Amino acid sequence: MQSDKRMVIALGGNALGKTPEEQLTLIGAAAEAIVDLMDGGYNVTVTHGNGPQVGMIKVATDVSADKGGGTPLIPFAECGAMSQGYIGYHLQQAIGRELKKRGSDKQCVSVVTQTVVDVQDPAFQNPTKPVGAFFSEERAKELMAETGNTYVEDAGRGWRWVVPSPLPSAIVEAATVKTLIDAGAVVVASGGGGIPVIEDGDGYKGVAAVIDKDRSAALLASDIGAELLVILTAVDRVSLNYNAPNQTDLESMTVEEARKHIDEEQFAKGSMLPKVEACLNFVEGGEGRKALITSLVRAKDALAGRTGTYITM
Ligand SMILES: Nc1ncnc2c1ncn2[C@@H]1O[C@H](COP(=O)(O)OP(=O)(O)O)[C@@H](O)[C@H]1O
Ligand SMILES: NC(=O)OP(=O)(O)O
Repeated sequence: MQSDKRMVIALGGNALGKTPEEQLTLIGAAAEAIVDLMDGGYNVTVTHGNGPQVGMIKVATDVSADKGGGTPLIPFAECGAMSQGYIGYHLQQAIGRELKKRGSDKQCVSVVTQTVVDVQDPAFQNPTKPVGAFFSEERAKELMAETGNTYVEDAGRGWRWVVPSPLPSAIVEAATVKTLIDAGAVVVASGGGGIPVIEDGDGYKGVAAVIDKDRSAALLASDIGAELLVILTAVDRVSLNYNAPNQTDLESMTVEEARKHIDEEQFAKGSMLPKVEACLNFVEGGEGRKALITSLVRAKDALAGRTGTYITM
């Protein structure tokens, strides 16, 4: 399985579930798909979302602090760090087990990763990233009044708290991640898009935000010299006229075609658009790069060209 070809896989929310038990089970299946992709001759680096998890951790610690449970108020960035540890721990167990099952002596390791954002990013004034659980409109409005947080309706699935989602500009631990990959490890990095930090003197300071994991995955893929960025989500292919009677699923699109589809508003803002934009950033950033958007369950088939949407120059 040792290889110089590199792939970054970004795992979507359906690979993680909502509770620790569900997460452990679903990550078991995700680990199989991830290690299957290594059979394609790739050295794999994994990143993942954290919206439900970081919201869960923040709300749980806030409630405990409010109710005198002895918990101090935990800042949002620290909750992001906890979510990386929690999800990384499950991925290490599941991928480690899968590697062993297939006779590989590779190790899976998670790196607590910080991602630099710009303190002037307008996203800080306009929260858009849904985190935590789904609520009814009535309960969301009560929570808005109680907490001062913003809640919005999330794609017909219920109401959710939204936090700022600034653009990632650099991954602080990128060189260390690369060293670990060079040493043969399967690295989990930049989880939840990375803990958002701003430059502060000669170091960094955490800020309350959640970075889009697909955008950070594109940056990570560039930093480690990957040829392929794979975004695993709930659909096998990107579509035109999604969910309409004339839906067309795309086998591939060039950067130019993707831009045309973006101008025609074919990709929903909070879901497919950032994925396609992340792919464009990656593919345009270097020669010979490709990106693939597909589902976790069809990942192996997509790598073999039987499904998925490939984005190329
Ligand atoms: N044009 C489109 N083609 C395919 N899926 C789309 C499109 N526009 C919106 N979507 C939706 O985007 C979802 C993926 O975004 P999201 O749920 O945010 O991803 P994840 O949580 O897996 O990172 C798909 O499952 C689909 O419901
Ligand atoms: N950080 C992030 O993009 O998380 P989700 O994929 O869970 O929204």
